[in-house]
Amino acid sequence: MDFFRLLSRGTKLDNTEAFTKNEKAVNEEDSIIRPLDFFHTHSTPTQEVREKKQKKETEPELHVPVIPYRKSKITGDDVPHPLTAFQDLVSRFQVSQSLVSRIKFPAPTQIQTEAIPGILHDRDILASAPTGSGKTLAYVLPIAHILQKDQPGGTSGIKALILVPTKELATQVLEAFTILTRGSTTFKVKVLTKSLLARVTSEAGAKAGDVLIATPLRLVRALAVLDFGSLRHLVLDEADKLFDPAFAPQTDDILAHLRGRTLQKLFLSATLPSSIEALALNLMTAPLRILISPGQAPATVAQKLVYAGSEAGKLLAIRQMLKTGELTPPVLVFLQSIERANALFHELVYDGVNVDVIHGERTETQRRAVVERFKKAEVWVLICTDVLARGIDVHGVNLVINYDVPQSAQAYIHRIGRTGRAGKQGKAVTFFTKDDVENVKIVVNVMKESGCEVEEWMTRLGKVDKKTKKQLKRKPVDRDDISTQPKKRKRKNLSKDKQSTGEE
Ligand SMILES: Nc1ncnc2c1ncn2[C@@H]1O[C@H](COP(=O)(O)OP(=O)(O)OP(=O)(O)O)[C@@H](O)[C@H]1O
Repeated sequence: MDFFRLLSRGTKLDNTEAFTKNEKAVNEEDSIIRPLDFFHTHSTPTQEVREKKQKKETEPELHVPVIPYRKSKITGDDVPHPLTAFQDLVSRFQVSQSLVSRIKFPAPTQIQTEAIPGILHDRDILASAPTGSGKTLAYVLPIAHILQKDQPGGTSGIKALILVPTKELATQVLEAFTILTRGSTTFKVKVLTKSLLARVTSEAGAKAGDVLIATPLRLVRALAVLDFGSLRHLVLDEADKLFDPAFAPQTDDILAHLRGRTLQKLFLSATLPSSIEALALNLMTAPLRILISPGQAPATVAQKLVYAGSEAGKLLAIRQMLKTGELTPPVLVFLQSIERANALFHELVYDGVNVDVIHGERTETQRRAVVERFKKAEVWVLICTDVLARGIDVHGVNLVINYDVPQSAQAYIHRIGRTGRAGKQGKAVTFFTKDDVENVKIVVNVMKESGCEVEEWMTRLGKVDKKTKKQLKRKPVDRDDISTQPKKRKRKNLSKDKQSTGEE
């Protein structure tokens, strides 16, 4: 059966209809809302929907995981015993009680039980564990202990270098160190900001800290002037992203610059495709390979696919969610480009939504301010590109909306992993249209792999071949414009946009 006939079966969705006005959309609720009313909470249901709703009320609202995660696999020579409790660190590794007492969690997560002893035994580590499973503390804690132990007799200079793909993640890793070591003056942790880059390149003797956290693009510009003579630990957080075409030239330059030094290498990510795993293992010595549900989305995220028919259908769906209160903040909404993120931002601003937007064309200061406001719940709906897909840990994100289907399984896993973190429950909704025939299969496969109960039509979708996967990753789907605004208002908003995003 034709794929899209299959998808829209039993609905009155009219794909050819272009919804250009809100009024029209609202008047034609019945024809479009039914397939989009995925939480079944629409306020004015038709008789049929009402009956369905009554039936549904006794059933779970979203898909629940029905199969257990794949087993973890820890391989390597002499695998150290896992940690059973944080307190073990004191007796087993002589970690100071003051450091351990700063950990506010009752017990280590699985990645922490395996990785922390490995790092303290000075092993190279390749680790994959689900989003939100505590990978940051798994390396920050042992590095903090080693540096505290080595000080003050230790040499000056950078001892640990942590590479991350985004500025936001760099700030977050700095915060993780600060929480653990607040008040301790034994070592300094710094992010390679624009001003630090300027200082280290222009002032002789300017210090880059004992721990330097950097994005590859900025670090390559400072390689020649930084002193790596004391470097002992190299961490690649979101390792697969750092070998992505966007970062690979700089990451390669950095690795080449550090070649020949004896370093402990720690590569971590929720997704480590086999090509990256092979590349990483090649750089390591007697590594420990810690794979915990590799490449899977966490069971704590209820995943849902929603057929929106067209771009207008997506906009209508999000407006409907706002109207019915289904969009419980904080919410992250991912789009495939800066242009589309800005366009949706203007649509929602016009609707009076407490919304902001973040992407690579906003200034560093704006980006920092937006994330802060989102964390403080001053912004309820944050529209973003994949710049926020990796690593960002915002407490209690309720819902992730993939307004545009992501271009790879990895991107999907990381995006939806912004919710359902640290054991909390979350929801992820992915809108798709007739333009998404191939990439929707990728999402369905992740759903199946993650143990999500999937609908019958999804079980009949095949897999995407390697070549198509590569093409999808390289080039986003061509989509119609988001905006339904009359041209005059659109122009006015565009000029406002330039002011608010700092674009030229
Ligand atoms: N042992 C623990 N128990 C409970 N919560 C923890 C524990 N360790 C860390 N956390 C919390 O879990 C959340 C997610 O941790 P973290 O950001 O390190 O996840 P991650 O595995 O790096 O995720 P991602 O792959 O998305 O980067 C954080 O808020 C962190 O403070």
